[in-house]
Amino acid sequence: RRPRKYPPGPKLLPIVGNFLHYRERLKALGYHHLVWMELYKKYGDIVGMKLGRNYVIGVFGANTIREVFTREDFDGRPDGFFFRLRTFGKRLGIVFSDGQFWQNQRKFSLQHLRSFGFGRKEMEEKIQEETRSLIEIFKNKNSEPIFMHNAFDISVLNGLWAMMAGQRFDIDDERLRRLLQIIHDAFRLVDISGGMLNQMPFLRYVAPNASGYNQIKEILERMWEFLEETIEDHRKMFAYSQQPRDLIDAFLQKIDVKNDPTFTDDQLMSLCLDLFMAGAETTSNTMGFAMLAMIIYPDIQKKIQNEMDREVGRNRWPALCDKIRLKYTEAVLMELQRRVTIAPLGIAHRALRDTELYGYLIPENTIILTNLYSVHMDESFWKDPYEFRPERFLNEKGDLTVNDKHYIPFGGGKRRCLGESLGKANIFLFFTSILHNFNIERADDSELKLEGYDGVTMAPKPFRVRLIPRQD
Ligand code: HEM
Repeated sequence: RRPRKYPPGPKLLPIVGNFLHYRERLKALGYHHLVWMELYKKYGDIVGMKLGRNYVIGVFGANTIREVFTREDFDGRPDGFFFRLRTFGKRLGIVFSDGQFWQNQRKFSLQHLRSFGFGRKEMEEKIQEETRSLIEIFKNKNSEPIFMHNAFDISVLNGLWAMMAGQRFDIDDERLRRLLQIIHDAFRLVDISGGMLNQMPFLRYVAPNASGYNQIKEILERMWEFLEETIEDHRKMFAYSQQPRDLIDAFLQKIDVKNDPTFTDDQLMSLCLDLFMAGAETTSNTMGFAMLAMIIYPDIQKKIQNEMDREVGRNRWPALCDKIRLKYTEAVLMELQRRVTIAPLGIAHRALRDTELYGYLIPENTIILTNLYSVHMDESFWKDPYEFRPERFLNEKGDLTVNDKHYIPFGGGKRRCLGESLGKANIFLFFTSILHNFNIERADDSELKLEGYDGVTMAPKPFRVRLIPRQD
């Protein structure tokens, strides 16, 4: 039975709740966010479901989602078997922790990432070095077709890893490439509500393969092994009297001082894992889609290059300070992030206590899925949301206009994306550097659509392009 005043939704069955209905619709529609969109059309802005033993509500539309983002009652993150799997059975990390622990870890991470360059000129310089080496590699391909859906994986990670681990990976590093590929796979394997494993943890015994348990475990083991080596190297190299060189050093120093028992070896691993996963996948996938958009819309590509030639010129590469003048280019990147909505269901929140949302009762521990896609595709606001039309972000004078309530690719409120400035800088610098150096042409005849694989984040399907050097 539904709890009294619980939001409306499909009929509940014993034990499984709405699980069977959900699976059946997922099979038919192919994407988690579309299953929720179907429920939104039927039941309204707040939809109440029960998946296995978890109460899960879907929240839709700009106003309702803003309400969730701005209320402390909804600042929690779900707990449970699936969410603890990556953190040694404990509640650790930064993405899926909450309360005072999360606040301290978020503050610590931001403070130290900033001191190692995050959001500052050093970060831009690091990214620029990465754009240069990637473009060098692209040039050496002599306009041969190149796979683009994952071409940015390592370069994008390098910006983050410089601040976290003071390390940079070779763009051809085979081991890391494989690791990033399994992370892509992991993001496709799970869904943000915790999926079957959180709803029915016993499945790991009865169906270890079908429930995804074995695959997730294997991916995690490879990640742990990789991070353990990195942390171990830091432990050996870093004498505590020295100045920390990166976030891992700063954390090791904090463990050593022993004035805060929440700074543990397990938490260091979990924090690295969370930042690595959140930082690599989202940005790299956005770049993949950006390249795809450029071959689907060659006229838009040309317009961006014209703007760059006019505002930056051909004698130097674009930099972040050019952003304010590259208005059309910015509008294209915003339109891309709107149209694709890389994280269509955001990251699940949790009700910290029994509370109300627009008159409905939301029981403590309910998982809340903020359907960012519903905001970005709201017809009453955008009019033609399926069209790729960058001009919607420009006013008559050609200046950028952003409506913060209707454009929320990084979420909002206290749980807003921690890596936004890094993600944006990476996307802007890689995108503009590529278009500064190359014309992007399609290499295959297959039909191209701005649609990706389903998962926690949307991921572009494999596609190839030719990068033809532009004449000076
Ligand atoms: C295009 C790039 C990116 C997009 C679209 C994106 C999007 C998001 C979204 C939608 C959320 C959830 C907000 C919520 O809970 O309501 C989030 C959270 C988060 N993101 Fe990003 N993100 C991006 C890049 C990054 C990068 C580069 C990092 C690396 C530092 C990062 C780290 C995080 C973390 C740690 C959280 C969890 C914050 C918390 O729970 O307090 N993200 N991101």
